[in-house]
Amino acid sequence: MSQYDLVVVGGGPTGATVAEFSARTRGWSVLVVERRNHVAGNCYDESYPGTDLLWHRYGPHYLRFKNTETFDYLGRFTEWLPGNYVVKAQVDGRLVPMPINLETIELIHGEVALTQESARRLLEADLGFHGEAANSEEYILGKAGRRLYDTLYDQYTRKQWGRSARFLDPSVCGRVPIRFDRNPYYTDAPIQVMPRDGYTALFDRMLRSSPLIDVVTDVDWLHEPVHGTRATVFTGPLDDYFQARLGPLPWRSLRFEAEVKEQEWFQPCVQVNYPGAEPYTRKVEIKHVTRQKSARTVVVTEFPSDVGDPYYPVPARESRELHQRYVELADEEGEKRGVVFGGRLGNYRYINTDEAVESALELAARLS
Ligand SMILES: O=c1ccn([C@@H]2O[C@H](COP(=O)(O)OP(=O)(O)O[C@H]3O[C@@H]([C@H](O)CO)[C@H](O)[C@H]3O)[C@@H](O)[C@H]2O)c(=O)[nH]1
Repeated sequence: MSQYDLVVVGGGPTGATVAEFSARTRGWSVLVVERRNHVAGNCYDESYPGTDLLWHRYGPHYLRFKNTETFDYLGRFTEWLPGNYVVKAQVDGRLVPMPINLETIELIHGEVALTQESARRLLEADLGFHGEAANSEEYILGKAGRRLYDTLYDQYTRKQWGRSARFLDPSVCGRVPIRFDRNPYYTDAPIQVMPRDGYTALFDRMLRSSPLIDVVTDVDWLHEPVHGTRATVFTGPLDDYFQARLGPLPWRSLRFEAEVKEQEWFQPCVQVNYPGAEPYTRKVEIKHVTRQKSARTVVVTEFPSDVGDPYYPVPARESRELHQRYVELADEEGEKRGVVFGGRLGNYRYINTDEAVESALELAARLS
C-alpha cells in the first residue's frame, strides 16, 4: 500500500483522465507511475531533434469526437486547431482518396462522373460477398467489391497485421468509411480537431492541474507494485500485468523511420497509404495537421512489426478467447487488490483517443 488514495499505472490519455477526474471531483491524492521517460502515452509528441517541428513519436493521432461531452472535457486543457485529416493511397503511381469515395471508385474502375446511383450499381456487380460478414475480408468484399478490396485493402492489411483480413474481425477494416459522395476526410466524426500546442502539452496540463497529483516517470510499476488505499488503475498491457501467465496476447507494433526534408512540403496531405508491395504501410507528414510554418518538414514512414511496444490489440477470434480468460483473472485481481484495468492496452480494445478518454471518465466515476 502507498499513502495515496489512488495509484494510476501509466500517464497516457486514460491515466491522465482518471487522475485528473479523481483529484478534482473526489479530492483524492493520486500517484501516477509511468514506465517511459515522458507522459502522454502513445500520443506523445515533441520537437523532432534538431528542428522545431512537432512529430508524433509513436504514430499519428487524428483526434475526433463522437460527442461534445468528451470534447468539452479535454477542451478545459487545450485550445483547438481544426482537423485537416486527409489521407490518400498510392496506387500505380497515382494518389487516390482514402476512404473510398466517388473519385476513388472512378480512378480505380476507370470511370468518369459517377453518381451515387451509378457507383452503387458498379460496385454491386463486383461484390465478392453477400450476407453478414464474419471477418474484414467479407466486410469489404460485401461493401466495396473485389477490385477495391484487392487494390486498397488486401496487401495493406497483410502488412499491417501480418495476416489476411480474413482472420480479422469485420470492425478492423470497418473502421474506415466507404462513401458514395466526394467527402475527402478520413473520418466521419462530427468533431475533428488537433490540440493547438500538441498532445504532450494537453496531457501534461491535465496531470499538473491539481497539487493532489504526483507523477513519477522512468519507473516500472510491475517491478515495485504499490497500491492505492482506495484503488489502483492499471493501463499497461493486460498480459504484462499477469506475466503472460496464460500465454502472450497478440499485439502488433510499429517501427518508425523519420527523415527531415529540406523542402516545405513532401506530400499533398498528412498521410499517404501504400497498399502495394512496399514493406511499409504509410508515410505521415504531420505538419499538415499541426499547421506549423517551416521551410523544412518531417516525414515518418511506418513499418508494422510483431516486435516492439504494443500498439494494436489484434481483433480476431483466438485473441478474443484468450482475452476473455485474462478478463477473468482481472476480475479476481479487482476483488483481491482493488485493481481496475483501463485503456487500449489494459482493456485490450482497439479504440481511438476520444474513446479512451470517454471510457476513462466512466471508469473514474465508478471508483469509490
Ligand atoms: O488504406 C488502407 C487503410 C486501412 N486499411 C485497413 O483498415 C484498418 C484500419 O485503418 P485505420 O483506421 O487507418 O488504422 P489505424 O488505427 O492505424 O490509424 C488510424 O487511427 C488513428 C490513430 O492511430 C489513433 O488516434 C489515426 O488517426 C488513423 O490513421 C487497417 O489496419 C487496415 O487493415 C487498409 O487496408 N487500407
